[in-house]
Order: sequence, then structure tokens, then C-alpha cells
Amino acid sequence: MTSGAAVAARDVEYSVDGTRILHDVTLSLSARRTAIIGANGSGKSTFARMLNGLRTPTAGSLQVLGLDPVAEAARLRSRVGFVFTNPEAQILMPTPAEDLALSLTALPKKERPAKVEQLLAQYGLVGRGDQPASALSGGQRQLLAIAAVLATDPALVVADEPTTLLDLHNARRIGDLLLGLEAPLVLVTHDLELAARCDEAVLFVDGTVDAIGEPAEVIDRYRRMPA
Ligand SMILES: Nc1ncnc2c1ncn2[C@@H]1O[C@H](COP(=O)(O)OP(=O)(O)OP(=O)(O)O)[C@@H](O)[C@H]1O
Repeated sequence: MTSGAAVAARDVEYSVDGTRILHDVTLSLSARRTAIIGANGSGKSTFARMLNGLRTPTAGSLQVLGLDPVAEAARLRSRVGFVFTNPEAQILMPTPAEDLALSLTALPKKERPAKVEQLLAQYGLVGRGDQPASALSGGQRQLLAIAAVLATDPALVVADEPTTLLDLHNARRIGDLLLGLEAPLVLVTHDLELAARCDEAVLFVDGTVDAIGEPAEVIDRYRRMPA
């Protein structure tokens, strides 16, 4: 399959121990910002995890940034930035400065401290660089995690419910930040206001794509579905 789309899936399936979690997923994502919506357990996270190779299809074909997630897994992971719901999953170092530096290995060593300071300022973490990351608030930890992901300059950003744990202010801030990215964004979210601000939306129902298109229309369809 060749395609100019960031994500191209045809008849993708994902099964675990004989249970089909995703089936017949066929779509092409080329909008700058795509929202993935749907009920709990509909398969959104499983699909999102396929986009950086954390899950691999058990049938069908998938290309992400033109790469095969199985044969070119390492290349794919280096190009896709994945933001988890829980920032604890991705803060690896004791302090924010060390954590950010870990994302800057492409820079010459002597340039890293200045870049770390610039990132701390950009993400509202001035003065926090050398404090324990554990002393940051939940929102600050999510900002740090996003800063670390974006510092690698990913060609595609996939975010799985990145604002769920955040208060109104930080949810807004992080939503704005992600929607303002230049890199294409695939955003799994239950926040339908955020989804409405994307350029395209995909509705998952029972492990497959039920609708794809204008966010307002897809959200309306989702709202009208019986519980
Ligand atoms: N490794 C696994 N083994 C067994 N079942 C799994 C596995 N991963 C996911 N599932 C099941 O697949 C279904 C889809 O899960 P997934 O996390 O993709 O849903 P989701 O749409 O992201 O849900 P939510 O909105 O609750 O986060 C769920 O029923 C889940 O329990």
C-alpha cells in the first residue's frame, strides 16, 4: 500500500487470544489534526498504539508515515511521538532537566543545557528543572512529558487522552498546545469540545470505524447513538 496519508489502514485487525479487539479498520488520515472518539472499550487506544508500533496488526495492512510498523519498527518509533494519559509512564529521569536532556541526544552535548532552559520556559516550568519531577503537579508533569516528546521533533504526534487527568486550566493549555502543533496530530479523546476543534474525526464503535469526516457531523452521530 502506498499513500501520502500519515496513516493508511486497510482491513486491519487486532486479536488477542482469539478475541477480536479491532476488525475491518480501513481508513486514511491526512488531516493535520484528527480526533479519535468513541465509547469506552471501542478500540481507540488499541488503534492509537498501532501508530507507533506498541501494538501490531494481526491481519490487514497498515502504513504510518509511509512505514511498515513491523518491518520498520525502530524507524517508526523514532518518528512518532506518543503522549500517554498518564505522564508517569513517560517521565524517566529524576528531574525535569535530566528528562528533557534525554530527548535532546541529537543535539551536541554543550548545546543541551541552553535548550533545556528554553524548553522549561516554553512549557511554564521555569525554576523547576532541578527539582524532583515527583514534586511537579499532575498538569506540570503532563507538560513536561509533552515537552520531552515534542523536543524530539516527531513527524507525527499521537496523544491518548492527554487531558483526562488535568484540571480545567491545564486541560485547556495542553489541548491548545497539541492543536497548535505543526506536525500532524492523532488525538484520542473523550473531550468532544476538543474533538470538535480538530480537522477530522473518526468514530470507533465495537472495534471498528463507524464514521469518519467533519468533526461536527461525526460527533453528532456519536451523541445520537443509543447507550
Ligand atoms: N491486551 C489485551 N488483552 C485483552 N483485551 C484487551 C487487550 N487490550 C485491549 N483489550 C480490550 O479491547 C477493548 C478495546 O480496548 P481499548 O483500550 O482500545 O478501548 P478504548 O476505546 O481506548 O477505551 P477507553 O475509552 O475506555 O480508554 C476493550 O474491551 C479492552 O478490554
